[in-house]
Amino acid sequence: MADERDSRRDNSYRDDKGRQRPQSRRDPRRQRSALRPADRRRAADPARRAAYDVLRAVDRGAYANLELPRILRSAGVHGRDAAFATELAYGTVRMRGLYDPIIEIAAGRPATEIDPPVLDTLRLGVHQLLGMRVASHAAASETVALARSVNGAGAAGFVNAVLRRVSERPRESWVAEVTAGRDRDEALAVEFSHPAWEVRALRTALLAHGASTEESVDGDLVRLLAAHNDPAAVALVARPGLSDVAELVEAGAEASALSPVGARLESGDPGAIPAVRQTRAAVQDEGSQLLALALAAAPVDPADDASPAVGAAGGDLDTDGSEERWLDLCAGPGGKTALLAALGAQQGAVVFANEISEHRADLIEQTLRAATDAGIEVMVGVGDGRDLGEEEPQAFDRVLVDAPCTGLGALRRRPDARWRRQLGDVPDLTRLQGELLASAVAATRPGGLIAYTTCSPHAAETRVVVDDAVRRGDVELVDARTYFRDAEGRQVDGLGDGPTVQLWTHLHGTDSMFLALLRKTPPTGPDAPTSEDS
Ligand SMILES: C[S@@+](CC[C@H](N)C(=O)[O-])C[C@H]1O[C@@H](n2cnc3c(N)ncnc32)[C@H](O)[C@@H]1O
Repeated sequence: MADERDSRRDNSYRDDKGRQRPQSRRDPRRQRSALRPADRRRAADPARRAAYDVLRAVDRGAYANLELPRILRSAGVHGRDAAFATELAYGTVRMRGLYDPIIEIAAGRPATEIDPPVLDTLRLGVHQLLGMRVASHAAASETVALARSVNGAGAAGFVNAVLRRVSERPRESWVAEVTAGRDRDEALAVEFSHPAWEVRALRTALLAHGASTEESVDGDLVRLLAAHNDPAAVALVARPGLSDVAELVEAGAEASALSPVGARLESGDPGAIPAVRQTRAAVQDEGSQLLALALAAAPVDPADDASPAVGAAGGDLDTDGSEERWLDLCAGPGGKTALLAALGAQQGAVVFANEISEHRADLIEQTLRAATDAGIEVMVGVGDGRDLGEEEPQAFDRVLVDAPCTGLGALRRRPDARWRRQLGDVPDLTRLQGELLASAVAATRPGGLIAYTTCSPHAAETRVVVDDAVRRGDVELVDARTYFRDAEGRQVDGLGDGPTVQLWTHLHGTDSMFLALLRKTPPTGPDAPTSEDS
């Protein structure tokens, strides 16, 4: 039967309510709405609107994990709706590196030529279609309703047309199309939604740390990238002497198999746990827990008169000389300081925390509230850690350098983290890391230990920085693997070739943290003290 619209002689047609509409409205090149009129008028659902607001804020430079709770609160979105908004917002931010090329094909124009607020709406729609278990018609109609309320009626038609095209094919078919013709790492970058330089750096890191061979690296890299897209359970630490794992289990968490002081919370708000609210426990990656435990557990050589850890400091940093002195050189916001303070209190050590940012130093004080209330004293100072070695030479028995880094090992935690760093950031960071480590070495007494750590496995930020420090002299590497003990007291598996340790998100379920343990060697040469001097 011929389409009756073809036989109309005038330049108009009637819509389904019988109203006259101009011909241009039914141009066959235009996509007809997949929606019933009732759907077209529907107001935006508050959870989707909240997710949209998060995306807009992230585009303006905000952090998704800080914006989301604020937006949910002010929109009054709770419970299952809040969980939906979280999955939608975080998943979309994470996966936009895959979604944008798909949108470009479906829209027939580059993403840069789409108005950014409309692009964000499209990304949300594509995530519902290809990344969540939302029925296609609901994903499309709800996203078009959102577009109408936030982007305007014209944009809503465009969003409807693009989403219709996206919904016509399954995810695998889109992935095959948008990765075709790209080199291996660029294809992985698109499929797993990472900047390509990060994929290349992670490939090099897997090889550099001995986690992969040339044969296994492709598969390992895929597992690592996929793990970054898999939201993590919340990891909790029970600060020793202030809380314990049993208290966290009682509150609904599951004891960690990896960290003797850790637990995992699969669902629920960690802030609702009294021990967390009171800072006796906290949210902390199990990798961070393990490396603080390792620094506390590794033996230092006994201090002798020729290598005291006291005397040089003076002022605020004086202790009575009977306790070990531990320094956290880059401490803000204090997660590791708090664990070290709790461990130090049990081992007769006093902890000093240094941080360059005043705001982050204030956060350290907040993190330490329960420790302070329990009488554990931590001295917090604000200053450039690069100066401390000169100001406090040989003043400490153990020094932690938790260096500012690209954060390439913590991409799973923060959905926007992968998009924040640039390849060009690496040289400045590695210079700073080298200077901080040199300062830490100067601040450590002979026989004392330095823990150099990053939440990045990038070879330039880890192996290269440490190799340079060893080459400069005054330190030797200790096999850090010995001190990585799981909840059963066994050495943790898969730590690499040693003597440094590299944890991996896809192997350990932690951030991909790096640790080098370095022992300060006694001075040698003509000025070195001899036994006759004492
Ligand atoms: C990786 S974060 C430390 C995280 C902390 N250890 C924790 O567990 O909560 C690195 C910190 O180093 C600080 N920082 C950056 N440059 C610094 C410098 N030159 N001296 C001291 N701290 C610095 C940053 O402000 C940031 O707080």
